[in-house]
Amino acid sequence: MNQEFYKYQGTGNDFIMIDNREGLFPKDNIALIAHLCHRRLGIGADGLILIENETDHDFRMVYYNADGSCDTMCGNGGRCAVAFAKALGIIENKTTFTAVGHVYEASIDPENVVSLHMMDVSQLENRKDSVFLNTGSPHHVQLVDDLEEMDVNQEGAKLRYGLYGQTGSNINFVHQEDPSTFKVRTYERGVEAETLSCGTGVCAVALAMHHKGHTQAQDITINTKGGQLGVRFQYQDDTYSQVYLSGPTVQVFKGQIPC
Ligand SMILES: N[C@@H](CCC[C@H](N)C(=O)O)C(=O)O
Repeated sequence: MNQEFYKYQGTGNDFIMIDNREGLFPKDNIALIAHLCHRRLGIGADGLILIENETDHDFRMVYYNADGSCDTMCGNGGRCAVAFAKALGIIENKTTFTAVGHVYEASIDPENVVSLHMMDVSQLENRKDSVFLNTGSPHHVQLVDDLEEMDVNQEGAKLRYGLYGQTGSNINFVHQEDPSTFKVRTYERGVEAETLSCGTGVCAVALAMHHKGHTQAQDITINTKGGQLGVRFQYQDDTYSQVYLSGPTVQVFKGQIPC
């Protein structure tokens, strides 16, 4: 039997997507997942996503980083999962689904732009020159002067291990372009390299920049290497709520894994 897969990308964060509603994918085989995501030995991706059946909601998203680790939300992956669920005929233009035990709600327009309602955030930890927060996955957010020139792989790895130890954090380096626009480069834990975009990362940047007073805007544009994302939110009683991550999704190709 061959395993059918699809490749999706959301602002350059790319994912292998598998319809696992029949439960046949060997989801405990971490070595296989890492192999499939390997850019030379496998299909190549920042992560692998399974779409599974879920009680009371349209589907369950199971997300693995490229190294096979699996315990966090992926914002761009969630947006791509919504586009994949639409392509599979599971949903039309609105959905609720689950991921890592949370319920997410999203909408998709005819051009496959997906707007995903992310979780509320009330804990933002100020650190020296940075903010640490969890938007579904853990993020370090730091403004830098030389975003274009910096070696994100080297500086990101230093902070990911040096400041946050083995558990680690994703690391976002930020440059402010105008009062409501930021440019972001992210070192992703689990990929252990810079990716072209990170959805939970850009949400973390928008909230952290508002928290630090660098912007008063609650509708923020984020430019990543892979494209543009929007993050809008409300802020009341020390809590960020109604956090929406919006941007394009693309089905790149489909194929079969011989097994
Ligand atoms: N690319 C993702 C973030 C994935 C989670 C992260 N690598 C982690 O392990 O925390 C996104 O778009 O949010």
